[in-house]
Amino acid sequence: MSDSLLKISGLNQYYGESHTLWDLALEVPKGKCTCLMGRNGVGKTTLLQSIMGLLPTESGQMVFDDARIEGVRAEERASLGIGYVPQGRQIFSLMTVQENLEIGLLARTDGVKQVPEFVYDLFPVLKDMLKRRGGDLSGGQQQQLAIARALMIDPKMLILDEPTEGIQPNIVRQIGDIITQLNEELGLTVLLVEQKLPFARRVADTFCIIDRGRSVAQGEIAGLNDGLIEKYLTV
Ligand SMILES: Nc1ncnc2c1ncn2[C@@H]1O[C@H](COP(=O)(O)OP(=O)(O)OP(=O)(O)O)[C@@H](O)[C@H]1O
Repeated sequence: MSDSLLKISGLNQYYGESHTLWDLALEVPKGKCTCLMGRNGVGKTTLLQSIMGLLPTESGQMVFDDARIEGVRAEERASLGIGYVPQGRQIFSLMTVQENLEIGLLARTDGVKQVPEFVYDLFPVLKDMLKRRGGDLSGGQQQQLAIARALMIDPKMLILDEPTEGIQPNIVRQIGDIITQLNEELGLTVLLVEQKLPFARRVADTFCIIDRGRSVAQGEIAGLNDGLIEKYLTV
């Protein structure tokens, strides 16, 4: 693979004495959607949090947009153009939709204080609910709000941790369409953790499988064959 927006190599991470990520390697091709897969507890969220600088790492290289980022503080990584939608969404339930969006704007370095109009084009439902509290939204609407908030910094890459978790099947399709639209129409590079195979196949161009803290297989999504699924993904 060439022309990566994010390239990670030799990444090691510990929780105390517990060695969780082992010499991990990952390439996220520019303009593509990459799906990170693996069974529960293999280290997918740990990897995403390490990319965002939310966890200290022991060793390894992380290159984003041709610059090393492993020494960059978490607050600054967002400003470099990495938008993050954490697992469980983590929107502020007592704040209004508008306030949730405005908090996302704080990470911008160009002084823009208005929610960009394209966000409302993508998520018309949010425009209708600006004064509602985040906690009053449905799960699918909260996921849209979490994605919209991550877009406030106009990122180059969007990272999503299990965006379909706990969301009704008909809304899952809608979330998939939004991710595809961001990727294909707005040119955003996407890295997502996803356990649902049909969803991964629908939205992703490339995959990376993690097993016990190591990256064990990577390539075009069409190459995600039954052997790999059986060995690394079937529970
Ligand atoms: N804060 C923490 N302190 C200690 N160990 C942790 C911590 N967070 C996660 N772990 C452990 O690190 C390993 C990797 O966890 P992680 O959440 O990254 O896996 P995952 O692949 O994202 O799993 P899931 O699909 O369940 O979200 C697990 O064994 C987990 O128990």
